[in-house]
Order: sequence, then C-alpha cells, then structure tokens
Amino acid sequence: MSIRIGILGYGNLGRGVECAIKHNPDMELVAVFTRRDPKDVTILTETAAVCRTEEAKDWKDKIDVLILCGGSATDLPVQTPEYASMFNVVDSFDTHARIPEHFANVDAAAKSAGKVGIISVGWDPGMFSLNRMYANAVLTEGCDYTFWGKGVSQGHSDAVRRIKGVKDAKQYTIPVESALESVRKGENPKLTTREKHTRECFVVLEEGADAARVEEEIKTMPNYFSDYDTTVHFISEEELKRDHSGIPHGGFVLRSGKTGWNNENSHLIEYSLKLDSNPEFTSCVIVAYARAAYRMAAEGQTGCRTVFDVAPAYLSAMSPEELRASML
Ligand SMILES: NC(=O)C1=CN([C@@H]2O[C@H](COP(=O)(O)OP(=O)(O)OC[C@H]3O[C@@H](n4cnc5c(N)ncnc54)[C@H](OP(=O)(O)O)[C@@H]3O)[C@@H](O)[C@H]2O)C=CC1
Ligand SMILES: N[C@@H](C[C@H]1CC(C(=O)O)=NO1)C(=O)O
Repeated sequence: MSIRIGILGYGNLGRGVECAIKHNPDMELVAVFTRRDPKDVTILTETAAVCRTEEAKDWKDKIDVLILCGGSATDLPVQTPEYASMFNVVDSFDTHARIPEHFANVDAAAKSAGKVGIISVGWDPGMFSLNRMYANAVLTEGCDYTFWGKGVSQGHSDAVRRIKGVKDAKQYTIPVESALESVRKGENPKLTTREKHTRECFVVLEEGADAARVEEEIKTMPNYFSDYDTTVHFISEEELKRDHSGIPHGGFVLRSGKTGWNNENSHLIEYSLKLDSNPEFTSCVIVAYARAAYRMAAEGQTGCRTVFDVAPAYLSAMSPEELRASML
C-alpha cells in the first residue's frame, strides 16, 4: 500500500515535493492544501485534490504524512505545531537559532496527538547537519567550516518577501573566496560569520513602498542578515523574471582534524552539494524523511525528531536486508 502524502503550502518547495513524490513509487500525493483560493493554484498531479488549509482537518484519516512547505520566517513556527496535532508531519524549518524552540513546540503537539514530527529536514539544516555531526564524532580534534553558494537561499528569499512593501525577491549567498581558499589550504583560519559570506538581494517593491525602509529592514533582520555584509538592489518584476528566475545553490561542509599520539597526522573531511534546483533537491530529502516518519509512526513512536534522531535505514525504500546486501 502506498504512503499517502499531503502537501501544505504550494510554493517552490511544495512544487518540488510534488515532483519528488512522482519519483518514489511507494508514495502517492492525495491532496495539496493552500491558504489561497484553490481555483488559483494549479498542480500537476491529476489524481490529487487542491483544498484550502482549513479543510486539512477533514483529511486526517486519508493522509499518512503531511509535508509542510511554508516559509520558515513566519509560516512553519505556527503551522508545524498546529498540524502535528493532527498528522505525522515533516518540515524544513531552517531558522537555525530557533530550532530548539521549534522542536519543543512540535514535540508537545505531536506527543499529545500520538504523532511523529520530523523538523528541519533538507540540506542545511539537514544533510549538512548530519555531515557536521559525523565529522565531529570521528575527528574529535579539529575545525569545522560550512560554506554556501554562490546560490539562492530559499529561506532568506522567503524572509525578504515577508517584509511589508516587498512584491518579490531573490537572495544570493556568496562565499568569501579567500576564506574558502585558506580552509582548503589547511590554514585552519578563525573566521567570523561576516568573514565567510556576503549576501546580495534583488527586490521588487510594491507600488509606493519605501525603499530605504525595506533596505534597512533587510540589513538588520536577526538570524538572516544582521551578521552579514548585505547588498540590496531594487529592480523591476521583468528584470527579476529575466535575470533571476533560477534557484541554484550548493555548498561545502569541511572538517580538518588531527590524529596520532602527538597529533602528527592531518585529515580533511569534505561533503559538497552542487544543486541546479535548491527546492527540488531539498524536496527529495524531505520525501525520504516522510518515508521515515511513516515507518516510525507505524512502530508506535511519537513526538518530535530531527535528522540526528532518524536511523538511516528508515529513509531508504530498500528493506534492511537489501541494504545489508548492498554493502557487499
Ligand atoms: N532545510 C533546508 O535545507 C531548506 C529549507 N527551506 C525552507 O523552505 C521554505 C519555503 O521555501 P519556498 O518554497 O521557496 O518559499 P515560497 O515563498 O515559494 O512558499 C512559501 C509559501 O508561500 C505561499 N506562496 C507561494 N507562492 C505564492 C504566491 N505566488 N502567492 C501567494 N503565496 C504564495 C505558499 O503557501 P500557500 O500555498 O498556503 O499560499 C507557500 O507555502 C523556506 O522558507 C526555507 O526556510 C528551503 C530550502 C532548503
Ligand atoms: N536553508 C537554506 C539552505 C542553505 C543555504 C543557506 C544560505 O544560503 O544561507 N543556508 O542553508 C535555504 O533556504 O536555501
């Protein structure tokens, strides 16, 4: 029997999840829920329904896992705990500083409903978090580095779009090449947040919006921009569509470490991603964790989990026996 999936929130990530489900034969999309008028939202899966978010509660027995594709800045802090009280859920919450608070809220809701909620799934947080953890567990003496881009951060782009007066926006994260080069050379530099990346925003304003106020709100936004040197460009909707239509991204997790009785040997662990489509790749990670949520719930587990709490075998469509055989 297929794992019945619902999508709540139909933006870049929602469309990516719909596409990822198509590539997972053990899953089927049964419904998409949106805050907009369903007549204004066109999906590609002919067998799935499009409903208002208010109707989701009527689908509790028809959906095994609800994937929450809203924005981290303002949607997921409210939506994930709300829907964890009705469904097994997975989200991509990526406001790193607020993950502990989000975990506690989702854990309370999921436990009281007897559901599983896996949060902060994707590549960062997500695959990069796992690789930072593995590298630190293995090389206990060392230095960690994470670099992103040059690419489009969906979280930062979403956060800019939420500012009053902004009609649309894209945010590029740009690594400071000299910093990356120093890490690659094994110089183990001590780098501040500001010394590792810069951020560049391309913003389309609503008619009559105050550009200076919008720029100030972006540059001072805690958790997203306040610790970075940020450049803001105001452009037309046509220019945004013409010059900034893609959502590529990627990055590196590196850990340089020492071993030996006198730390005489050096090692470098590196995990990298090069993504044509940030949302489509993120969605593939999310859909694998939807499979895990389904299986963990079927075992009677309840409460909130992060990627650190999910055994890898839960993610794979292969059985544990097939996985063991695949290691030969
Ligand atoms: N952990 C990770 O590695 C990653 C996490 N993310 C997270 O995913 C989040 C979502 O990103 P993304 O999908 O790009 O955000 P979008 O802005 O595309 O979508 C966010 C929400 O906005 C609404 N929306 C979308 N399009 C429109 C529109 N045309 N008009 C009105 N409302 C619209 C949708 O809700 P509705 O349908 O209800 O209107 C949607 O759920 C990001 O905030 C980020 O935090 C993203 C990438 C990686
Ligand atoms: N969560 C990020 C995924 C990566 C990209 C990123 C950044 O560019 O700051 N941080 O984490 C996203 O929304 O794209």
